[in-house]
Amino acid sequence: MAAILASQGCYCHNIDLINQGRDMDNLSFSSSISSFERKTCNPTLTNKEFRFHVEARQTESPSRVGTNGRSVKMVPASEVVKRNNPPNGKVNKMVNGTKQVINVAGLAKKNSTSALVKALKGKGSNELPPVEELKVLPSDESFSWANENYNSWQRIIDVWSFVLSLQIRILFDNAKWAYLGGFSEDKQKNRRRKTASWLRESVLQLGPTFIKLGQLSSTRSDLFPREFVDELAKLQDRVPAFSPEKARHFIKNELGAPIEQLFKTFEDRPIAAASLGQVHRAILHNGEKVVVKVQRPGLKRLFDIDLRNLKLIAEYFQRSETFGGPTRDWIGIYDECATILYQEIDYINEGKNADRFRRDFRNIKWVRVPLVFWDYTATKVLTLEYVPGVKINELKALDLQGYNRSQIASRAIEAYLIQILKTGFFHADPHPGNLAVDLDEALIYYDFGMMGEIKSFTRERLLDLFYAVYEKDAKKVIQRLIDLEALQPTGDMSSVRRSVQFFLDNLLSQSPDQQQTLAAIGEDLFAIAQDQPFRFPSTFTFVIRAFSTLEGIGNILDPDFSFVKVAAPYAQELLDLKQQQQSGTQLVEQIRKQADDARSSTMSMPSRVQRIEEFVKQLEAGDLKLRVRVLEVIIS
Ligand SMILES: Nc1ncnc2c1ncn2[C@@H]1O[C@H](COP(=O)(O)OP(=O)(O)OP(=O)(O)O)[C@@H](O)[C@H]1O
Repeated sequence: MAAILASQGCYCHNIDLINQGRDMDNLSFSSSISSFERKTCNPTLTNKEFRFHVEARQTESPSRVGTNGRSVKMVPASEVVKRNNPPNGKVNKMVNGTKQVINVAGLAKKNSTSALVKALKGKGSNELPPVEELKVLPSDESFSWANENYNSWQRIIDVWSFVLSLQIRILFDNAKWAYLGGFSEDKQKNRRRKTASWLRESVLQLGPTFIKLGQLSSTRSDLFPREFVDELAKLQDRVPAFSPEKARHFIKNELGAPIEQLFKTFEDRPIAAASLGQVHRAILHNGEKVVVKVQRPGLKRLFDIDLRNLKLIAEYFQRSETFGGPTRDWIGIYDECATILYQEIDYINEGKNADRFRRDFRNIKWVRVPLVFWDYTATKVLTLEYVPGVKINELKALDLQGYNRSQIASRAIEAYLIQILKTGFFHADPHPGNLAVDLDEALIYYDFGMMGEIKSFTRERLLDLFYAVYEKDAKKVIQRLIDLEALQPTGDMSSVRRSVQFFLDNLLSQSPDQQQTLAAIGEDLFAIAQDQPFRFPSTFTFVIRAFSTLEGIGNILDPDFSFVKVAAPYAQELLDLKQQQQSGTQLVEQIRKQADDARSSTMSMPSRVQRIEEFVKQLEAGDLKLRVRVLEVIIS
């Protein structure tokens, strides 16, 4: 084993050494940094420079080759933050205008992957690749919410005038007398569409909190009319960006160092802007290509004001007939949304989610999750490995690369089934913007702000529900739904039972050629649920929405795509599991019960009497209707 000890007097030399790593594939590096006074080299750098202590060892096997066929190397990522840190590991940071001492050492310690990070070197170039069709994003300057000194009273007025206008519009849309020339369903649909488009514009004007809520609402066909849901889904791609000056200033405050010290290159124009933040590309001083997700400045303050108002709005909706009043749990919906929103602006949480998601898929080579650079991450700035790819719905680009679209479609569904059925930790927002395809056709996931979790006992119950659906037993299905708290057990469940039986008989019993899409089944489910005591927890609606989105993507990618085909082995595995569980004590118990029932029925009453008793039970439950011909009426 060869050991080379190299001390370099200049930072840039070390980067070169790392970049030349491609010639030394069978060497592994470990490095340490010590500071010393700079005498030569690049005058633009600070007076303090670093001495890299680079140790190279020959490894027994050649360096690792990435799952996409590109070789990977290990490089240090923490040097630049260290540059800024005093020996006690604390730095002065400006947080909300006040100077605070932040313990960066503690932050760095949180992550074991930070010291050594993988770098893809197959791309060769030290530059960021050009981004095709870099969109010029609209600026946020004309929006009052983007002003950091936005007055909270002004905000209250803006928000409440929006709510009252919405109420008036909905009242008019629903009032038959308000239609000149007479009411018709088509006219009403037209009006609703106009209100929906007004709603989208107003939400955009009201800014991040409402945009995010609008996006969340677009997953809730169980709560809102179709026209609203469709319109709100468009919010996904129309969000204004903030200026690069704001972004740079914000990063400096959050990470405690100016951009030039943190990054070798930082692109001013964001590659994406979303409701809560925007994404810039950058290169670290060690050559690593990264993306920096920067939260909108002033967002937490805006959230605090908005959520106070939204709570009042939820209480108002709860009392108002126009918004469904007591039949909807608006307060519960508010609580769920508030939790999701606050979680989404905590980028430390998002980073941890990414780490967990990556761990869950560590053995599946065709799923890729960008690494988190914890040394360059704080609550409002998240730095990730740059993993570019072709977005999963960009058909032309996929074809140009010669990718196998049908395989990509299957992988998208399969990855999701693994999350729901096996790991229990799932991406709650798999829209096409958050899924891309890498060079080796692996799926790349972005955006881990909104993740769902299915705890193991819930998964058990879901399995029971799945089995009851498989058996087409409406009673059991209802009981399982109650166990899952998706259905409130009210006194008379007969209408629910009829709906469930209808669902089981009609929707799930079709031959393969008349199979409905998942999206349609989901819609029917929500429609059935509308006047019933169902209360789908958001986890459910996210899962249903995610599957129908992915099914839609599958259909676009491959005309012969079949969800059932991809899901079949997973369903079979679940059924086997359930049957194994049943083969034990449960099965013995079940057989004994059936034998007892049979014995007591045959002994106690003849079969016709038994049949009559069944009819009476069905009548009592409201599952049968009796048609009675009144003889006198016929005779007269
Ligand atoms: N690690 C990465 N490598 C390459 N591109 C990335 C990476 N992370 C994000 N992007 C790009 O930035 C876009 C937005 O990222 P992300 O979804 O994480 O931001 P967001 O603010 O949460 O947006 P939204 O809420 O709309 O999903 C992605 O669609 C992707 O194009």
